[in-house]
Amino acid sequence: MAALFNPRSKFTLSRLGLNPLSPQWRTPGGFLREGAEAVTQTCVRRTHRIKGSSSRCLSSQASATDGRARVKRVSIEGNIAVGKSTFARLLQCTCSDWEVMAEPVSRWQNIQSGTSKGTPVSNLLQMMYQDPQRWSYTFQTYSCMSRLRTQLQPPTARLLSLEGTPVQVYERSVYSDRYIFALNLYELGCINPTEWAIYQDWHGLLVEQFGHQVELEGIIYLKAPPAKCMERLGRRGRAEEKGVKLDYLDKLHVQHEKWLVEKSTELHFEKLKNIPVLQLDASVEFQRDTAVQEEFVTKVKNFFKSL
Ligand SMILES: Nc1ncnc2c1ncn2[C@@H]1O[C@H](COP(=O)(O)OP(=O)(O)OP(=O)(O)O)[C@@H](O)[C@H]1O
Ligand SMILES: Nc1nc(=O)c2ncn([C@H]3C[C@H](O)[C@@H](CO)O3)c2[nH]1
Repeated sequence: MAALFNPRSKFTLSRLGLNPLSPQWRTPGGFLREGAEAVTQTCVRRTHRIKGSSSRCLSSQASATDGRARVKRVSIEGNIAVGKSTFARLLQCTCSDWEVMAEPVSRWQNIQSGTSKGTPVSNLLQMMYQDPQRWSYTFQTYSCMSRLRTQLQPPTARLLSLEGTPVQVYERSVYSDRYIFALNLYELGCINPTEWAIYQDWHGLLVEQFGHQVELEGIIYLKAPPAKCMERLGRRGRAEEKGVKLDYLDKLHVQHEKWLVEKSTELHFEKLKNIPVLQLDASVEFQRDTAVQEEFVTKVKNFFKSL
C-alpha cells in the first residue's frame, strides 16, 4: 500500500474547521445539496452563457402521473478529480428540472462526536489515505452509509411539483462504493477477505431492503485518462490527497472500465446489470468552452429523455 499512498501529509484538527458541513446550497437553477462553496458564483455566470439555461429542459409530459415515480435518478461516476463536481455544477446551473446531490466529502472529513454534535472527532478521509490498511474498511462503511442517506433523500417539493420530467442527479452512488472503491481496496489488500465478506453481506442486504428507493435509472460516466485526473487532482490541491499516486488512479480507471464499459464486473443487483450508461469524454477542458458545455448538456438531455 505504501506505493499508492504517501502518508507524509499531516492531519490537524484545525483543518477540520475549513470544511463546514453545508447541507444545502441554493443556486439559481435550484438546489445543490451537500454542495461545494463555489457553486453559487459559477452558476450565476454559467446561466448567462448556456442557451436555454435555467429553463425547463424536458418537454412537459405526463403531468398527471404521480410525482415521485416520475423523478428519474442518475449517478455521475468517474475517477478521482475527473471533474464530477464541476460537471454536476454545470448541470445544476443549466436546468431547473435537475437537482444535484453532491458527494458528502465534508462529512468524511469531519466525523462528528456521537454525543456532542458539532464537535469534530476526526478526518476519516485523511486517515484512510494515511493508513489504508487500518482505515479502508471503516471508510467504506461510512462512505456507503452516507451515500445511502443521500440516495434515500426524497425529491424536494419543488422537484415534485414540476410538470416535466425531473431528475435527481447523484455524485457517485452506493454502487460505485462497492464496485469501484471497496472492490479495489480489497484487490489491493487494504480490505482483508473477512472485511470484504462482511462488507458485501451488509451492502447486499441494505440495497435489497431499500429496493426501489435506491435504484438508478441511468449512469453518466465521465471518462478521462488517469494522467489527466492526476493533473487535475494536483491542481485542486485537496490536502488529504497529497499522497495519491498515479498508480492508484490507474487501478480505479480499470475498475470503471470493467464495470461501465466492458461489463465484466460481477454485479449482484438485477437492475444494475442492464442500466443505460452515457459515456462522456471528460478530458476536454470544458470549463471555459461554452460550445463543449452545450454539446454535453444536449447529450445529457437526450439521455434523460431516453430513460
Ligand atoms: N473539464 C475540465 N477541464 C479542466 N479542468 C477541470 C475540468 N473538470 C474539472 N476540472 C478541474 O479539475 C479539478 C477536479 O475537479 P472536480 O473537483 O470537479 O473533480 P471530481 O471528479 O468531483 O473529484 P472527486 O473524485 O474528488 O469527487 C478542479 O480543480 C476542477 O476545476
Ligand atoms: N476509499 C474510498 N472509497 C470511496 O467510496 C470513496 N469515494 C470517494 N473517495 C475519495 C476520492 C477523493 O479523494 C475523495 C472525494 O471523492 O474521496 C473514496 N475513497
